[in-house]
Amino acid sequence: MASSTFLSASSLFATKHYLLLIPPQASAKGYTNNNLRVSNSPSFVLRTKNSTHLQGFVAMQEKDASTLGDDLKIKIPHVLSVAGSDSGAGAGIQADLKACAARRVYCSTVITSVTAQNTVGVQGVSNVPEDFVAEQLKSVLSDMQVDVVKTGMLPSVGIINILCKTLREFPVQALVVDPVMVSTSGDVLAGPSILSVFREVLFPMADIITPNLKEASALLDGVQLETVDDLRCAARLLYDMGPKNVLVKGGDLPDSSDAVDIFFNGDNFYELRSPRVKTQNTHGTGCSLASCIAAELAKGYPMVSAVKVAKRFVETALDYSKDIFIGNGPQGPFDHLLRLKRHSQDCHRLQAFNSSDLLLYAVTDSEMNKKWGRSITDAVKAAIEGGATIVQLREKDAETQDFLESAKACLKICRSHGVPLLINDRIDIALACDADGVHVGQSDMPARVARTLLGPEKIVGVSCKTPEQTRQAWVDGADYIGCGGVYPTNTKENNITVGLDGLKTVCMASTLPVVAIGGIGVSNARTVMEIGVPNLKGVAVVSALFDGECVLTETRKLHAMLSESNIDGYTQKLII
Ligand SMILES: Cc1ncc(COP(=O)(O)OP(=O)(O)O)c(N)n1
Ligand SMILES: Cc1nc(C(=O)O)sc1CCOP(=O)(O)O
Ligand SMILES: [Mg+2]
Repeated sequence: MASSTFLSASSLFATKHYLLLIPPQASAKGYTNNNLRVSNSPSFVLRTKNSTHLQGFVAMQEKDASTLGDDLKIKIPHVLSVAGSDSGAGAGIQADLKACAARRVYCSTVITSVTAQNTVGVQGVSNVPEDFVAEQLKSVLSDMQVDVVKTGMLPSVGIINILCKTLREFPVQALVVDPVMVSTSGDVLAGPSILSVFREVLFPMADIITPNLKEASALLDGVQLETVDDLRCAARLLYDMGPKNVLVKGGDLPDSSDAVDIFFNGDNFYELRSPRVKTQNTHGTGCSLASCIAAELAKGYPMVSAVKVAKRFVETALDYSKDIFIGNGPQGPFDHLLRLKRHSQDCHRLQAFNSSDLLLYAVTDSEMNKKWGRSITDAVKAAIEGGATIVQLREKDAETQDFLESAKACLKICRSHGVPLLINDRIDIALACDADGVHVGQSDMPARVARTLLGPEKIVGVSCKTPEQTRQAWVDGADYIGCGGVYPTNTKENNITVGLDGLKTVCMASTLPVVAIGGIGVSNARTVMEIGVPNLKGVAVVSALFDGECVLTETRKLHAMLSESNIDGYTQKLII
């Protein structure tokens, strides 16, 4: 093991940079949190509670990872993509990596050719020397446990022969062959010289081949393919060349409003039909489909299921991406991870979370709004106009659908004022409306699970009443802590009051910013904020803002009080 240092568990915890979650199987084998060895070796097999806190180091017991039992290692499904690079990243190796990542499968790569390519077309091609393709193949296959090999652009007979020879030496579970010949822009990526080696050498080793109409036609000496029946005939003829399964993609069939693919496994034909997605962003669909099939096979799914899931995945991604704009050419890339649109300016919070956002934290209450005859959106609008710096929707009795609709409407209001909107308890609602984050309590969804589900950029707040809970919140990746009840409250039943002393204790123990909650209003907010601890950043308030006739007036009063008092020098955030 490379340079290693012994640290006791307590010093590890004290740094707050390294923490191991020892899994039950490991504990049973005697691995504990004591006497951990920290090294810069990358071969880490134990799961961490929050890997972002490892900061490039790995931690393990005194033994090297390789000496741990196999049952402690997590086998990751692995696809090796042997394909060309697309500089525009819509197709080729880049599409394969994205497709596998989206399907949660590891993808290694052997690059056969480097293309200068964009959404207009292919401007240049430089094939990788055959010896170097062989070297890449050997590097990956001799070391990593590859489950499935997926091929894309194989630009020369020599490269195909090297691949087949290497696969005989390092057999894998399945071989998926996308017989790439022509790019979506019509540029030739592999000439006719490779047709015979495809047919005679590669296809007999393949578990599935996935030609499109043009490729199927070229492989069948230029036969015209114009109808679904033609696809069936082509699938059978291609099957006779030796692959175990054939998927002929009919995306280019004329006069069809559906995308029809024909799958043939030697016994049965399956007609896979779905409405054609109207979009120009189809560059890389073939590569991605084949990679998804490979990914599902790597997970252990049978072939027909793999093909169906892959087709559904590509359709979903095409539909999601139909109006995105990347490049000026006729065929743009699509978004495998279904995330790019979220960054468009009108629907995404532009700033990162800032602890000064906690200064005047408005928490809604459906009962109070009902009682005063106002909608949640009116309540939120008034609170923001009055100076609320962050809003939490705490709608305990709302029906899910109503809650989601209100959350979407409130989000619009909050976004237009640059105020973050969090959802109480309901991670599903936060995900569905793309809220800025969530607030969870000790008996809600654990903060580390919320963090995993929401991703690194969302805000996660956790209720804490003790220093131990506070430390855990930090480890779990929370952004702030809500501490209370500072005073008794009628808003939350059976709530334990921790008082100003409890608040102070939590603040002192916390490395995260803290917002105080429980029974706070204009009469006591100053006392709370003056306890003199730097981590206390604001007050979270329900009834003082919402249990009255005019939310705007009440919020303004509290905002003025917080703004006027020179609280502690840390927490000033004057808005409006
Ligand atoms: C800012 C803030 N702090 C604490 C809480 C309380 O959360 P929780 O303990 O989960 O209780 P409920 O609000 O779910 O009843 C909060 N909501 N906000
Ligand atoms: C939602 C909530 N959480 C609390 C905690 O102590 O964690 S106290 C509380 C209710 C706060 O309402 P009001 O401002 O009306 O007292
Ligand atoms: Mg809760």
